[in-house]
Amino acid sequence: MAAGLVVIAAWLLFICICVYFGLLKWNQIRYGRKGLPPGTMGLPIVGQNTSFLKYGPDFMKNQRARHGSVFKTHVMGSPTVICMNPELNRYILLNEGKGMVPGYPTSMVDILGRLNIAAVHGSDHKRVRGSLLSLIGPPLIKDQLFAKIDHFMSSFLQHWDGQTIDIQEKASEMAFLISLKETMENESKFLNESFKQEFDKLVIGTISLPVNFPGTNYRRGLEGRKRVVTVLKQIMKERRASGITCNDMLDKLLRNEDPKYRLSDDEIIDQLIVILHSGYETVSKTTMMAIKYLHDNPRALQQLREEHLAIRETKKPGESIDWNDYKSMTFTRAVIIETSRLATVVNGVLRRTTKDVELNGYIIPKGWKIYVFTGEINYDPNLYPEPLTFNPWRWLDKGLESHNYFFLFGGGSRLCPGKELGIVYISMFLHYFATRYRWEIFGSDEIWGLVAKGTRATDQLCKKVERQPQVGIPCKRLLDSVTVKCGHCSNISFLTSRPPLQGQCLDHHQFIPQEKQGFCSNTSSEPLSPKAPFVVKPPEKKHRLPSAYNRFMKEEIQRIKAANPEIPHREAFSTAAKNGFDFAGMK
Ligand code: HEM
Repeated sequence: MAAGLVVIAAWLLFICICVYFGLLKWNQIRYGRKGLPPGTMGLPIVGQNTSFLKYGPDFMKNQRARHGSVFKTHVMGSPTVICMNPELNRYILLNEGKGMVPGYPTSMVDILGRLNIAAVHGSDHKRVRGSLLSLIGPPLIKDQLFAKIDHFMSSFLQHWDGQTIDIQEKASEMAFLISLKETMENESKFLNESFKQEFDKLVIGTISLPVNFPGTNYRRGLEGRKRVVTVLKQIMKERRASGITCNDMLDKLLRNEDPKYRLSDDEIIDQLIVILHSGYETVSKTTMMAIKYLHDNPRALQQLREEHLAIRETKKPGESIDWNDYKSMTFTRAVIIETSRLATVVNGVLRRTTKDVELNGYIIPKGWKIYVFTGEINYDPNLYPEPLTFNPWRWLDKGLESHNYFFLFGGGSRLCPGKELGIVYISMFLHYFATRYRWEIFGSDEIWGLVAKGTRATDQLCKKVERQPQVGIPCKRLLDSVTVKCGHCSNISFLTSRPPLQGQCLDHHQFIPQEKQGFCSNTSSEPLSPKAPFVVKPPEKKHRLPSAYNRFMKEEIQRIKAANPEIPHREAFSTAAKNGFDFAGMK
C-alpha cells in the first residue's frame, strides 16, 4: 500500500515537472521567432513579472549578465525587449518615427486618458505637444508663471518653525498644489482635499494591473478618473458661461484659436490630467531626495545656502524673487540634476513597435514593448566619476547637461516639456526652505525609509531605501514617536524614535538625556532659523557623542550632586554641560 502511494506521488511529481517545463517551453516556443534577442520568456501570461516587480534593477542586471545588454522577456502582460545599451537607447529615443512610439501600460493609458500626450503619436502628438509647450515652456514661465510660483512657495513654506515636518508629505502636497494653481488658479482655492484624494486614487491606478474588479487599484483609479473628469468638465462649463478671463493654463487652452494647436474638450481634459500627473511624483521625489542629500552633505548645503542668502541680501524682507534671480541659482540647479541622477527618479521609458523594427541586428516584432532602461547610465563611472557620491559640482561644467546620454528627462521628440518648470518648482522650494530653516532628519539605520503613501512606486522605493540605509527619509510607519519638551524653550518640542531618548537640540546644541529632560543653556551661533523644525536624532554611530563626553558628564553630575545633594538632576546636568568638556581635544 505504502509503496503504491510512493509511486503515485512520484508520478504526480513527474507530471507537475513536465507541465511546468512544458509551460516554460510553451512561452519560449510562442515567442521563439528567428532574429529575436536572447532571453527568457517565463510562464504563459505571468511571464517574468514576479521577478521583474520584486527585484527591479537587480532583475535587469541578472538578465544582462546572462544574455547581454539587449534581451527579451515577458513583463507587464507583454513580450518585451529590455535595452540597457546607452547607444541603442539613444537611437530608440531619437527615432520614434521609425516605429517605436510610447507604449505605456493599459492601466496608465485608460486612466490618464487615450488622448493624453503620451498616448498619441505622429501629427496628433505634434499638435498636442505644441499646445503644451506654449503653456509650460521657458518663455511662459519667465513672463507669467514665475511670480505665481514665488508667491505660492513663500506662503507654503511659512510657519514651519518648531514643527515636525514629514517632508515626503509636504513635497507631495507642494507638487500637487502648485500644479493645480498653475492649471486652474481660481478653482484651486475651492477644490478641497477630496479632489486630491480622487487624484491620488487615479495616480495609484496608473501603476496597477488592469483588472477591473471591485476593490482593485485599477477600478479605484478608473473611478478616480471619472470624478476628476466630472469636476474638470464642470469647471470648463462654468468658465465658458461666465466669460471671465483667468491667467492660467486652462484659460489658455480654452481660448486657443490657433488651428495648429487647438484641442478638443476631451483632449484638454486629458492634458490637464497629464500635467497634474507628470509633475507630481517626479517633482515631489526629487525635492525630498534633494533635502536628504543636502542633509548628508553639509558642504553642499552650505554652498546652496550661500547662493540663496546672496539673493536675499539684494532684497527687502519678504520681497519676491524674479527670473534673473532664478537664473543665477547655478549651484541649486546642479543639486537638482545631481539628485535626479543619484536617486534615479525615472528608471526608464516604454516604447511599443508599430511594425517589425531592426535593432542592433535583431528584429523586434510589431506590437512588442521596448523598455528603454536608462537608469543604469546614471552610475556609469566614465560619465560620472565616483558615481555613488553626491557631487553637484560635477554639473557646474556646463557641457555635462547636454551630453549624448543625458536621459534624466527623456530625449528626442518626447523630451520632458516640463523640465524647466519642474526645476523652477524645486529651486523655489529649496530657496525658501534653505533660507528659512535648518532641519534634521530622524530615524535610525534600521528604520530609514520613505513614508509609504500606499503607491506601489513609493513602496518599492521604500524597500530599496531600507536595504541601503544611506539613502532615504524616515519611514514613519515604523517609528514610535515621543514628544519631549525642551526644559528651557518650552515652545520647542522634539520628536524622537524609541529608546534611548537622546539627541541634540540643534538650536541650543544641548544633549537631551535619557530621562526625557531637555535643556537649553547656550544660544545658537547659527544665524538662520531661530527654531529648527525638528531636532532629535537617535544615536546613529557616526553621530553618537564621544563616550569620553558621556563619562565626563556622568562624573561631573556625580561631583555636582555630591557637593549639593538638593540640586535637581536637570540643573546638575546643565551645570555639568557648561563646565566645558574639551571637544576640540577629542578625535
Ligand atoms: C523633476 C521633474 C521631472 C522629471 C524627472 C520628468 C521626466 C520626464 C521624462 C523622463 C519624460 C519622457 C517620457 C517618455 O519619453 O516617454 C517626461 C515626459 C513628460 N513630462 Fe516630465 N518630468 C518632470 C517634470 C515634469 C513636469 C513638472 C511636467 C508638467 C508640468 C512634466 C510633463 C511631462 C509631459 C507632458 C511629458 C510627455 C511628453 C511627450 O510625450 O511628448 N514633467 N518627463
